[in-house]
Amino acid sequence: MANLLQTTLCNEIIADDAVNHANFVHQLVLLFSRHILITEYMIIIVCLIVMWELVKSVAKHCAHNVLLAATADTEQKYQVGVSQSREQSAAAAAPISRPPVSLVSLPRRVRIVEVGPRDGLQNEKTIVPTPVKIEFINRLTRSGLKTVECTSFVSPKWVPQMADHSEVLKGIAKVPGVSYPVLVPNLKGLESALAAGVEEIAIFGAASESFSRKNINCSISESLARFGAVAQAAREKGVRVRGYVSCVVGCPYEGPIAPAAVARVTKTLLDMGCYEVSLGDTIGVGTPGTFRAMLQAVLDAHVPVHVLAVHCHDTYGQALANILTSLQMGVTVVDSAAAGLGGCPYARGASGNVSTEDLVYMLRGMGIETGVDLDLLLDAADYICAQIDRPTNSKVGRALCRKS
Ligand SMILES: CC(C)(COP(=O)([O-])OP(=O)([O-])OC[C@H]1O[C@@H](n2cnc3c(N)ncnc32)[C@H](O)[C@@H]1OP(=O)([O-])[O-])[C@@H](O)C(=O)NCCC(=O)NCCSC(=O)C[C@@](C)(O)CC(=O)[O-]
Repeated sequence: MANLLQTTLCNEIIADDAVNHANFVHQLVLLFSRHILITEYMIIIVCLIVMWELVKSVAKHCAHNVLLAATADTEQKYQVGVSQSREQSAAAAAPISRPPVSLVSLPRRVRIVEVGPRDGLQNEKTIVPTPVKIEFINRLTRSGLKTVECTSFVSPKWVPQMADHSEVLKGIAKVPGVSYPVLVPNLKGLESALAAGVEEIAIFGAASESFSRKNINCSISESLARFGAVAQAAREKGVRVRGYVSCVVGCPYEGPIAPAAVARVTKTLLDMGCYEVSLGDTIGVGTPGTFRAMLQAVLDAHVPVHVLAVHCHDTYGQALANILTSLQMGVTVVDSAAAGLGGCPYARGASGNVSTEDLVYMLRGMGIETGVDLDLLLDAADYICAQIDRPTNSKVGRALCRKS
């Protein structure tokens, strides 16, 4: 009996051992296979990380090459006449070795709206002869610019320099595919512009109440009602309408302007049928910080970026920086004036617009197309500077030691 009990116990122990052994082996196999799975996953993750890093470095390399080629091309072509030494120029203009990722997302092409004949000349005290204005516009057109704002149909009592608007508009050699917008403040101006054969007008509101009153002698809401009527009448005649908002970051009378006010006026101008609205830093006080905040407010108000342009006066030397900020935010249309001429008669102290030459130089250097021939543009700028006896405000014009 005792033997039987011992044998049974032994058998159970052996059976238990076998089960334990089988369990142990099973656990071992499970652990091993899980380990293999984890290893495989890790290998896959490491491979993905390596591939992602490779793609990023190839993209950066390509963008860097484009930048290098464009910069080298621009610098090589325009280095003649630069007063500093080659080493100094190269050091100053040397492209950064690793362009920030945001450069990759810049537009391939920018449309420049040349405002020199209007914004550039409206502030000139001495009346510029009409044939000179016409020749200036024709030269600008020859440089490849596709939009040349050429005059204003405003009251000659308010802006005497633009009194010859009809003669200018009729006298220019219009090139197919080029737009020649004019400023129109009211129905009287539209009537005269239509009689002179206008195909595109620009209405001009402001985000500052005080500036609106000084510039066009009415409040913002009165001006918008007036512009609504002008826009409707123009569109009925098949005339395209562009809009301006002045004082988008600062006003000469009120100081800083709320971005929300800019967004409101912009939306109203678009609602009345403007195909594009140009945001004007009339007195050139904006910085990339304030400009970005203003643009963001406009975009947040559901204004699509493709209907926006920027118009930067260069009073504080911030225009190119503000333009670059705008490009990084998706803007692809920029206003500028040959030789950086101009200012607004109703914004005392404001200097000229960013110069078209400086803008074209910067965009070329970044590999962004404009369709503008810089040599021909410099010729047009030289021409007008010589005619009005003023030195150019363009840094590029000065660096290249042109006659102006
Ligand atoms: C809007 C007005 C006319 C209101 O000026 P008002 O005095 O209030 O107008 P009114 O209707 O009482 O008329 C007064 C006189 O002007 C005449 N008149 C009236 N309208 C016209 C006209 N279109 N063409 C010709 N004559 C006109 C009208 O016939 C009348 O003549 P009168 O009976 O005394 O002999 C006036 O304030 C004006 O012309 N302002 C324009 C100012 C201007 O051109 N500023 C510069 C452009 S804006 C700018 O540069 C900013 C921008 C766009 O570049 C963007 C940025 O940088 O921010």
